[in-house]
Amino acid sequence: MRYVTVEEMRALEANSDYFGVTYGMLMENAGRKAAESIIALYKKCRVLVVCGTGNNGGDGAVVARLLVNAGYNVMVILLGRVGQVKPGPALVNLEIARGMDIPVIEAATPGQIPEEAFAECDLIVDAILGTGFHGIPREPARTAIRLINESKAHKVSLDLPSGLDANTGECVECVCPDLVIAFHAPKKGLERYRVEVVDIGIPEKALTHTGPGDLIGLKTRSDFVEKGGGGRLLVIGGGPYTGAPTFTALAAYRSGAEIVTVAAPRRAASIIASFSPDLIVRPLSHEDFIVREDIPTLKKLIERHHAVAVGMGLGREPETLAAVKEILPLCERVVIDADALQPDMPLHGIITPNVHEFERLSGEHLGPNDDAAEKVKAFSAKNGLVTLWKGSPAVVSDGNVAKVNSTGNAGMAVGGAGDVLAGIVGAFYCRNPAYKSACAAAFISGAAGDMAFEDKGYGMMASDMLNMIPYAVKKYWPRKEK
Ligand SMILES: NC(=O)C1=CN([C@@H]2O[C@H](COP(=O)(O)OP(=O)(O)OC[C@H]3O[C@@H](n4cnc5c(N)ncnc54)[C@H](O)[C@@H]3O)[C@@H](O)[C@H]2O)[C@H](O)CC1
Ligand SMILES: [K+]
Repeated sequence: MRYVTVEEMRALEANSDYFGVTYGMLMENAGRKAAESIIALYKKCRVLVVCGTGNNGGDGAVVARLLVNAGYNVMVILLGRVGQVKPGPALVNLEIARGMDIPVIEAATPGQIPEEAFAECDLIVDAILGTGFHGIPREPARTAIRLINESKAHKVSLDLPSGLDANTGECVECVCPDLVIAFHAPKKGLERYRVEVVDIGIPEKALTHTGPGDLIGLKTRSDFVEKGGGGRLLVIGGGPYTGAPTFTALAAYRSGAEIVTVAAPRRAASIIASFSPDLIVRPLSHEDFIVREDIPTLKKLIERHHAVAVGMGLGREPETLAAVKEILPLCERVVIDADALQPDMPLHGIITPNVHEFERLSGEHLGPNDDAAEKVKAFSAKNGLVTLWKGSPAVVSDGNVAKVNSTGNAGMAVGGAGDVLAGIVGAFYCRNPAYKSACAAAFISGAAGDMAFEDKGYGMMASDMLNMIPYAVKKYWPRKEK
């Protein structure tokens, strides 16, 4: 049984909401599908719906309303006060149920739970805890779970049996249902139950496109305050060009990296250092481009950083490319961009090719009628890496799945935008998995580009994108669940 993780579910729901099928619609769909299953299985009878104070409880309130509409005799026990219910769809649906004169008994403590209700019903709907549960059931949920299990009534659990931890699939004390009605996909640990999976209307686009859900679970600097601090990114670039590595480095800072070091040839290094006091710049040995003598220095720098972004503004001196070829295998987490994207390079980690660079690497010209997602997925699978293909729209793939980026605009076809993107990828990759970093970076980069375009139209520059990154992060990073 292919289960969906809690984080995947939250991402799908957030992207669904972003694409217009809102949390409230998902809850209505979930409740409706569950009620339809119950009506198909159980003739009209006395139903007790036990609701928690989260969205699982919200689902229960929808089921209660729809069963009353179908002529069932329904009573609701809310394990808490209405004032404790999660604001949003759950609270709305509980208020609707109360407004329809459905008896809703508030039980904030075990003693307030009407035990007789569990003996005087034919069917119990378990809507106490869903994917928001973790650990050991606290009171009054714990007593309610026991009363449900001791009851002779049939039991149907919504999404998962309350008390089952969907992160681990384990349960210490959980409801033993006759049926679990799982929403969208099974959760971990449901193998041992009778499960009916119902579709709750999550749009295909929530799976195939990036959205705010791709930011859920992304680790940031605040997650590492006491663990050696946030991400440390090394940018290896510069030579003929100095703007490119600067954009990458500043974008990484704007995306939450803690330390960003730029290793560049001497002349470029002094110019880059003059752009911003924020940058830690490490001049290398040669005046104009990176050479093999730099490898020992680069090796030491690589060891001192979580991730490396290499290629921006590098130039294509044969000796430079030979040096890059030698250092790439030394990088555990690497974002390979621009001039470093050569067919004979030991590519791995994340690559960020534009359309021409992808053609150079894959021999594939992706035209408007090509299925870019499939081509990029095939290339990523063949080479065992994550590709962030900078087409319009961009496509991200790890070889198994692919996502089309949902943000960005034509104004971003401006010098430096790709370097900004590489910096965002590098900052996220310091502390997150490659595919997640690339999807999140594509989304944030395009969102920052959209804000810059909104502000300056085709007069936007890559530096305008830089300034918008923190605003894009603030706008879309769902710090708290809905
Ligand atoms: N998100 C959506 O749009 C939809 C979600 N669906 C349903 O919602 C749940 C997930 O909802 P969530 O609010 O995240 O959490 P829960 O309702 O599962 O539980 C949160 C609730 O439980 C309390 N809690 C957490 N741990 C414990 C514990 N150890 N003991 C006691 N109580 C605990 C916590 O305080 C909260 O009050 C998902 O499963 C679906 O059923 C919709 O189906 C679709 C839309
Ligand atoms: K449940």
